[in-house]
Amino acid sequence: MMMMSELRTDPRWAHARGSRWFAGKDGGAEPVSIRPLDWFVPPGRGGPAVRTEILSVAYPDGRTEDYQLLLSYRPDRLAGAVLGSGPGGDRRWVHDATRDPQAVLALVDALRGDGRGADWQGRLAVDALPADPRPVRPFEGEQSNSTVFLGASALIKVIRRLEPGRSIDIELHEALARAGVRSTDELLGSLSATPGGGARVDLAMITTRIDAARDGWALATAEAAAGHDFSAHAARLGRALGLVHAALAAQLGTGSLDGDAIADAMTARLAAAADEVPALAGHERRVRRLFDALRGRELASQRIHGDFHLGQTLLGRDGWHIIDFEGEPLKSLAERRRPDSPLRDVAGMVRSFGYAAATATGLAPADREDWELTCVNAFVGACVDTDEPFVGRDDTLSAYVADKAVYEVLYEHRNRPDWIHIPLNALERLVALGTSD
Ligand SMILES: Nc1ncnc2c1ncn2[C@@H]1O[C@H](COP(=O)(O)OP(=O)(O)O)[C@@H](O)[C@H]1O
Ligand SMILES: O=P(O)(O)O[C@H]1O[C@H](CO)[C@@H](O[C@H]2O[C@H](CO)[C@@H](O)[C@H](O)[C@H]2O)[C@H](O)[C@H]1O
Repeated sequence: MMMMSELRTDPRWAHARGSRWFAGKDGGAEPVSIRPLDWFVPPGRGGPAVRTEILSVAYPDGRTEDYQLLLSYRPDRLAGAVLGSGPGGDRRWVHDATRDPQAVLALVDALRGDGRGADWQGRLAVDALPADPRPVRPFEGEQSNSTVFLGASALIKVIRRLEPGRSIDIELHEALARAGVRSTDELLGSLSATPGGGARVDLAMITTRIDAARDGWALATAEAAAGHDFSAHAARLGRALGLVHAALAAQLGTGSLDGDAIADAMTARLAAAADEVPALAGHERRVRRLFDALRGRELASQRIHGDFHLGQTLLGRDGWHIIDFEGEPLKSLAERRRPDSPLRDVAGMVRSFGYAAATATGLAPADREDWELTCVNAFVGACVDTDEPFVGRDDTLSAYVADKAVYEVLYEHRNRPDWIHIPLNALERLVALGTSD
């Protein structure tokens, strides 16, 4: 067992704390341990040896988190992937395996035909992927996990923050497949482990890659910057979300939520966020009033996407696809698995149109607002079930939009402080509008 002082100078810790997927960058996280799983690809096979090592970190307030380090060990140094020399006198170099194509290919091969090791299990039909799914290329954009493309037809998503229990992304992909929903990506395989003989934890999923996809965020921001109307796309996104909601309700059931409990939860999240982000404190009282509009109401609930924004949508040859069903990365697995109002997803995309409009700095402020409003109206009109009149009154949606903006303030504070003005401005506008019906 390595001492904390040794871990602090370990290249694997330096790699983790500098990565976008590491949530604890400013929270005073300290490394506690790094525990290896059994090899996926053992040493001595002529290529890189590959395994997962689980980094546990602790925060000053006593919270702990586990992260997956997918590592490859090689005698040579692979530029762009090498982290440093191997731990404990290991003569090989340790690498980030997601940037080591040979390691990724060896891992995928180890999973084929339901591979397993002493403490891990893979599920991937032998012929689910081409024999040589190249080129292997990591996704270079902003991400909470690590996606690596396997040629033109598939990808592997390595889950970074590990929590016991099934991955929500995998669970919801399975439910959507059962319902025959085509507007997502298809689950081809998965990898899970039982570290130390304990609870099962999901490590990775392999899905189809959406053909010729354009990222919804890239497309919308380009269209916004050019001042082009995006409302037809917004309406199609609304219909795609409506289909996903209907399928999740049919497969996983529906229920109802007490508006007082939801208002209490939103108020508690606001208070916690205001403690961490001083800029929020001035808004606290008036935002709380938006949440109070939910009191005394009963809201329909079901399993939802949980973090629906433009970056979770891809425009393929056959229309819009919705990806990444794991919910908001700042929430615990238990919170993310809890049924919620579908309005949370509607609010997520409403905020995303706000973000896209905010980036169109070449447009006059009034044109930005028009662009946003046109998208929001088209989207909201299309995603609510037309057979059943829209039960969520405007102020119910406003409460969810405000709750999402509060989440975003915290998210930006921790990850992209230069963008914190975007959700703060949105909150200001929401409180100025009040709880109009
Ligand atoms: N099935 C897919 N087909 C094509 N590209 C995809 C697919 N899934 C994800 N991507 C690309 O990878 C990016 C990150 O994937 P995502 O699942 O959102 O990761 P995270 O959970 O880390 O946020 C997406 O924004 C998209 O550009
Ligand atoms: O995609 P993730 O699951 O990692 O989601 C997190 O990161 C998102 C940013 O990458 C963040 O989304 C916020 O910024 C987007 C623009 O980059 C914007 O479209 C979204 O509306 C806004 O919420 C998301 O909140 C966070 O959970």
